[in-house]
Amino acid sequence: MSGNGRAAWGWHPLDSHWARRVVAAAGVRPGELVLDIGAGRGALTAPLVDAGARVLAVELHPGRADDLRRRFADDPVTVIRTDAADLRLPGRPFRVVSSPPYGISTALLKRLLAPGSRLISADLVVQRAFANRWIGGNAPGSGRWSRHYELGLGLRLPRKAFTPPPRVDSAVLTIRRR
Ligand SMILES: C[S@@+](CC[C@H](N)C(=O)[O-])C[C@H]1O[C@@H](n2cnc3c(N)ncnc32)[C@H](O)[C@@H]1O
Repeated sequence: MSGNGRAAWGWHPLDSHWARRVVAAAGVRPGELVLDIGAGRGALTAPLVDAGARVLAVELHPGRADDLRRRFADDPVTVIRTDAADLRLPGRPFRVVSSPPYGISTALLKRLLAPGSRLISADLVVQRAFANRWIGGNAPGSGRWSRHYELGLGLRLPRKAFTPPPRVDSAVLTIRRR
């Protein structure tokens, strides 16, 4: 990751109304461990805290990671400033609710679905075309994980759900352990 420009950092924060809808649909229960990968300034982190989750907020941008630490200093939120690609996934069951930068979506999914993953569920805001590819049976490695996980299409998000709006439509890709 290089540069500080908007494109380089994939900066399309979710509006709070839509962030709350994404979290509500994820069905997070109090006390559960939830990863918010590419947490930005906490659009999803805040409703996750309200739902009673213990949140691991992963953010590469130094200023945003500092903002997260300040904003959630009194909440059960651990901020990790790292590249999502270097993140060691928890060794205990966890959920993911995240609006990651589109550029890392494939790598992230492959890691979450890899053998040995303790993932229970994921709700990922991704490009709609990307979600359709993964649920359409053409997903990379589906032979390996499809026995354990079911992928589906959740909320459709209009472009105006983000500020600034991205150039493509988005949707929530849902992953549920069978
Ligand atoms: C699409 S924004 C979403 C921000 C926030 N989740 C929201 O919904 O408002 C993606 C976030 O991922 C961060 N990011 C970009 N590349 C990353 C990486 N490789 N690892 C972790 N975070 C990254 C960006 O700095 C940005 O804050």
